[in-house]
Amino acid sequence: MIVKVCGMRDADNIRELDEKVQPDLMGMIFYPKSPRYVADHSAIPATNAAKVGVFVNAPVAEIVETVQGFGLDYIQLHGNEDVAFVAELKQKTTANVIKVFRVTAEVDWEFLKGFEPHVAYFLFDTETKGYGGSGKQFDWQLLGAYPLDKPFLLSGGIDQESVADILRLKQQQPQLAGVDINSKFEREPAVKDIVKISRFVKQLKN
Ligand SMILES: O=C(O)c1ccccc1N[C@@H]1O[C@H](COP(=O)(O)O)[C@@H](O)[C@H]1O
Repeated sequence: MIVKVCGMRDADNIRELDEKVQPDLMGMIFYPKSPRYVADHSAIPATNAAKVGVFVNAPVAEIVETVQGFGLDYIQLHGNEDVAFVAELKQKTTANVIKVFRVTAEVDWEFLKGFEPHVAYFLFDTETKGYGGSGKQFDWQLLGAYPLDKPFLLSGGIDQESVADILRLKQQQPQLAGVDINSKFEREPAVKDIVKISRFVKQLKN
């Protein structure tokens, strides 16, 4: 199971997470309205994890510049970006794309098909007023009906108590490739509780 820890910013916290948890993916938020916004790219140290930049309806040129300046491995599109936008981005950068959808009972899985050729993963989050980082879960049972081949990451309010439900969902839905954890593991915005994350990851992987 892939583990992505999102909303990282503090250099010491990033080093500690890298050393003690070794997540597969580490996410940095490049959305100015987020309390986890990374304003100073140069403050982020090197890590062993693949680096994911999270963007919300940002222009292609800004994303491409950030990918290059920052050496991002993945671009997470957490806004309302359409297929043409994702295709253009794929032409202009070598980074992999993770496209986010907020899942409700009205979800139209067919709509996602057009994105499939351009993305490495889908990521499913909760529908809220903001774009993400809400700490709220959606009804994961809706993912039982996911009909596509593209693997996806689960996100939205995942906490320490979520492990049993995640493992149950994995048995039901093999396309569940991993989880993305964020606000429920924070001491303050953009500072994660490494002990909590360590415990969660051990339970998930054992
Ligand atoms: O974390 C944020 O502030 C944020 C802001 C805008 C878009 C995405 C954001 N984070 C992503 O939101 C999900 C769910 O987070 P949470 O566990 O509910 O706090 C996660 O994928 C983050 O990458």
